[in-house]
Amino acid sequence: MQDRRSPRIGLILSLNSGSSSLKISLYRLSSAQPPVEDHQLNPVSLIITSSISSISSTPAFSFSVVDTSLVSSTVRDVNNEPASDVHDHSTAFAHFLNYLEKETGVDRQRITQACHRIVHGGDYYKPEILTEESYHYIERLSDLAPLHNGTALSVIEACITHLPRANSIAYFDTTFHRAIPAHIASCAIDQEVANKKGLKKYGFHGLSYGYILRAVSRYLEKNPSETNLIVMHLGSGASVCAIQNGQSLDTSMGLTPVSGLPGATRSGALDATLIFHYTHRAGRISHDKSLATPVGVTEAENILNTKSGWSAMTGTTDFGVVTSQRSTDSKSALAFDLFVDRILDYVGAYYVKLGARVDALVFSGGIGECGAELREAVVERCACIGFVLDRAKNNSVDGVEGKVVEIGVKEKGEKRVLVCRTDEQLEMARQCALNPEFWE
Ligand SMILES: Nc1ncnc2c1ncn2[C@@H]1O[C@H](COP(=O)(O)OP(=O)(O)O)[C@@H](O)[C@H]1O
Ligand SMILES: CC(=O)OP(=O)(O)O
Ligand SMILES: [Mg+2]
Repeated sequence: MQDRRSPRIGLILSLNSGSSSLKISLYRLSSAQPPVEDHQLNPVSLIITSSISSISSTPAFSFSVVDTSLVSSTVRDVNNEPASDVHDHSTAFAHFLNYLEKETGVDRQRITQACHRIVHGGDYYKPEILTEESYHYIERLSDLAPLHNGTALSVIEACITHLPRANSIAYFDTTFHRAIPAHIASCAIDQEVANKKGLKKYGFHGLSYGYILRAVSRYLEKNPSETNLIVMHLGSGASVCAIQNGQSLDTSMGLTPVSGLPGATRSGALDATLIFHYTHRAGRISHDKSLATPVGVTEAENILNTKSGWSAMTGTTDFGVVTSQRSTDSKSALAFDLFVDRILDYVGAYYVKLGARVDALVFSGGIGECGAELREAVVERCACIGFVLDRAKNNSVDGVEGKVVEIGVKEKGEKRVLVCRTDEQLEMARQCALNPEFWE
């Protein structure tokens, strides 16, 4: 069992285990007073930010000191340096911790809260301090988030071992989507089976959507509870969310993150029976039982989660590469056009579901933040519903440090088009700072 409370002097480490990356940020509380909920104010202040990207292909390490009042300003910033000792998320965490202690001298004992992004929270909707019970519950949900929950648990284990003074607290992607109405979250199957087994739309990227909602509503000078958005979180895993009056109305991922849009290695939504026809032999099941080779659930999930998406279509998991080689490579051109098509499926549907009352169309995630060509291809097709791209603004977004950037034309009452650099680590740290349960 871990200590439930820590003094208000400790540091907060936020760890975001994505499918292709581990993003880590270290914060201190902005004031020693218990902070109050105020969407204009930030209760935490960033000290260090770091990431290990492309963990399963060519791991690259970045590290940057933001607040030099706690850390020497002579610490070298690292930008996408190869990290050959990184093989998975727990070795990525070890790489970070090594660098932190060796180069900055920050004492790990000062970290009293370790906030972890957990993609599938099942029936957990509030942040949970990791105990034997919550650990095993999250572990059982690994089948429903095969690329995420297990890796996040490996980072939690490393934190429990290497940060003995810190509470490990789980924050769930699914929490934000709890508001989705039953008729949208339910599946058209036997409701007894659905209820017994929890078969419904959970939705993911919720920490990101929570952060974006606050950042964008502040930018638009609106109250979050009166803000309506269509947000695209496009990273190694990609999803779209319709936000109505500050709450999730619908999102494209479902029971698991494999549904909805395709991703780096994921198929996205398919005809549910496609997998039975994926191999030649499996397709014969109904005709000739002697030739039948059933595709097991585990194998099917493996194909849809790890052997599909950009990787299967083009040979690279990096959508930046898909984008740049599409003029010379027909496979990449197909993948790019297919992604635009699937995004439009959701943008169009959500525009109607929101009754055309949309304050902004928002791009986010690695592809949404860096992929000017993808943004252009999507927004051009949305001109018919009032979103008009300013090409010059769109092309100058890359490298802009601001959190929310305008890329639409807005002179004649056109609807807003924005890019928002998401920050799931900050979302967790903010929630942690505001929760008196975790502090003395
Ligand atoms: N310039 C770019 N154009 C398009 N996509 C890019 C570009 N730079 C990075 N990306 C994409 O962003 C992805 C990472 O997104 P991110 O949201 O950080 O991932 P994760 O899902 O692991 O959190 C990379 O796999 C890459 O495909
Ligand atoms: C839910 C999900 O796919 O997350 P990520 O994009 O971080 O892998
Ligand atoms: Mg991510």
